[in-house]
Amino acid sequence: MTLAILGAGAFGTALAISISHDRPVQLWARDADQVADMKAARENTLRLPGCPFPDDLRVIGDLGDISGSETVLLAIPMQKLRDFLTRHHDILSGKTLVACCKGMELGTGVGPVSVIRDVIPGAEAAILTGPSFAADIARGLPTALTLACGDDERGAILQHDLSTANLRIYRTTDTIGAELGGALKNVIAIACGAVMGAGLGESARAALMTRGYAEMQRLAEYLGADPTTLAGLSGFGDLTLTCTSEQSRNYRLGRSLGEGNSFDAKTTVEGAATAQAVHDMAQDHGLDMPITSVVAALLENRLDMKTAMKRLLSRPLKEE
Ligand SMILES: NC(=O)c1ccc[n+]([C@@H]2O[C@H](COP(=O)([O-])OP(=O)(O)OC[C@H]3O[C@@H](n4cnc5c(N)ncnc54)[C@H](O)[C@@H]3O)[C@@H](O)[C@H]2O)c1
Ligand SMILES: O=P(O)(O)OC[C@H](O)CO
Repeated sequence: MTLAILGAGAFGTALAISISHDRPVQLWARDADQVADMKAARENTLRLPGCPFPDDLRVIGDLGDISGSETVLLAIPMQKLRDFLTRHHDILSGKTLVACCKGMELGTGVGPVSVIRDVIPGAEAAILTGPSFAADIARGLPTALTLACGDDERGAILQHDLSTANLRIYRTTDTIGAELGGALKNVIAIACGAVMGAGLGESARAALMTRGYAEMQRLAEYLGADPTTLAGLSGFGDLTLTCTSEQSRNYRLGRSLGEGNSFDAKTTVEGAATAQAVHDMAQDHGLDMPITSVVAALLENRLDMKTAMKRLLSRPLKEE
């Protein structure tokens, strides 16, 4: 079975490298120059330099080439997903579509699985998420992820097909819990980066991670997710990785805010739009999401750093 991965950013490329050690993979990029460059160099010099492509990784620039692939991984940013699916509806209909992005959509507040189901009801929707840096996966370092699919039989097939010697995949049918964990941990990571950038120390970060986790659980419970999903790789696991690693773009954006430095606006930082999307949704539903709201306000310059830090770290005393 050939697998197609759409989106040749860091993550799509890393998955393609890892999985193509075991089975043929087509890696699609939208940009013709990037396609030509990857074909010639046999690596993604733009997004993941220094990670050579295995022989069974085929670079493609024509989406028509994926017609024989039953399973398609979507590794493009969350806020671009709806438009992408709408434009390519016909070729993707009837396939199993696995979202590899992390975030909630601005305007609707829903995650990638919901967007897939909404735009392409004729597809089976799943999500692959969890603690993993593209560079680690591409280098063959051990990684564990969560695969969530509402149809458990299909989920078991995906779990088997996508696992490799170094990529261990656990599965669940709780797609909402998996979506929320991956999306919300990025927002908390921005807050943690800001606290560290402002020099407030590791104890403050631990407090924020813990209260951030409580905030994640609160929204997840409200939306009907299983709390054990949030306690797993896609929630607690990814929260831990992203809030503590300089490799994380979300963490680094937060750190820049805390230091008062600028940040490259072209970098993919899913937590920024997600903070706003979740803040809006929480307001609509009357939910208390204090950390998310502070991050959204900070990113929109509605709050200065000093006031933001005060709000994050001086919440009213209450029971844990
Ligand atoms: N990089 C990681 O370590 C990592 C790990 C796990 C999950 N993710 C998730 O994977 C997703 C993608 O992140 P990334 O790191 O690959 O980002 P990236 O910035 O490296 O790449 C994004 C890719 O999406 C493509 N793209 C953007 N808009 C598009 C559109 N409208 N149509 C088609 N392609 C489009 C770009 O050309 C680019 O190749 C994010 O949701 C991220 O949270 C990333
Ligand atoms: O670089 P980030 O912040 O997008 O994090 C990458 C992954 O989501 C970590 O699991």
